[in-house]
Amino acid sequence: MSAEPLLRTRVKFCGFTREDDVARAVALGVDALGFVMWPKSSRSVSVEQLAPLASSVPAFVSRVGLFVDPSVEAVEQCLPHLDLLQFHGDESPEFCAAFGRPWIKALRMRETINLSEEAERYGQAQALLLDAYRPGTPGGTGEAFDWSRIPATLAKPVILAGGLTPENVAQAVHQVMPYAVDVSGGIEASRGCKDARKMALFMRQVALADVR
Ligand SMILES: O=C(O)c1ccccc1NCC(=O)[C@H](O)[C@H](O)COP(=O)(O)O
Repeated sequence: MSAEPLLRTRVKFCGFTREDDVARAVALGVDALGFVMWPKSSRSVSVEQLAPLASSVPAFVSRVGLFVDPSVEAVEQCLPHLDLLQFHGDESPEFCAAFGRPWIKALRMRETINLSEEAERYGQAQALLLDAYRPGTPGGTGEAFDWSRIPATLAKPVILAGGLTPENVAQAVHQVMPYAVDVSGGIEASRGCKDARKMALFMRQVALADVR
């Protein structure tokens, strides 16, 4: 019998705005739920909306707040409702680490990015989320990037994001073998509204890819 550990690909669903969608995702066994705290997003929630959404999440499922170059105060008022912070802007490592909360740095895969340098720079991050680059859009583009650009070894766990869907996630897991996958648009019925069937299919495809 092989001594190889069976690594399960973690799943994060992002961009929740409705309690019913949160409950469905939790029932499907998702590992983390993302809430967009960037007011310019059509998926954003206010702190007042975040509170009941977050309090409906049970133990062992992480509540992740997404920020884009926020003020200190904007992050601090969300802290009671979050387990993890995810930064999508030009935040410095010092800023990201200033809240005493585990954090993820999102990196957009522009042509010139040097992932090894970024992994060193954001050495205190719990993981790096790699996403597609579209000028002027900090995240949630629904676009995939060329996964072959991800180095086989990186100093940080990789969360693969950008244009994942129930149709392509198994291929992504096989090719990249990320620590986790992250999806927003690929499991939606409309912007901010999740589709129960697509969420279930996505979870199933990740589980199937893991056992193959
Ligand atoms: O979703 C947004 O509107 C958003 C705005 C600003 C920063 C991040 C944002 N979303 C991040 C995500 O939903 C995901 O982490 C990731 O970008 C994947 O999105 P998608 O390509 O739609 O699956």
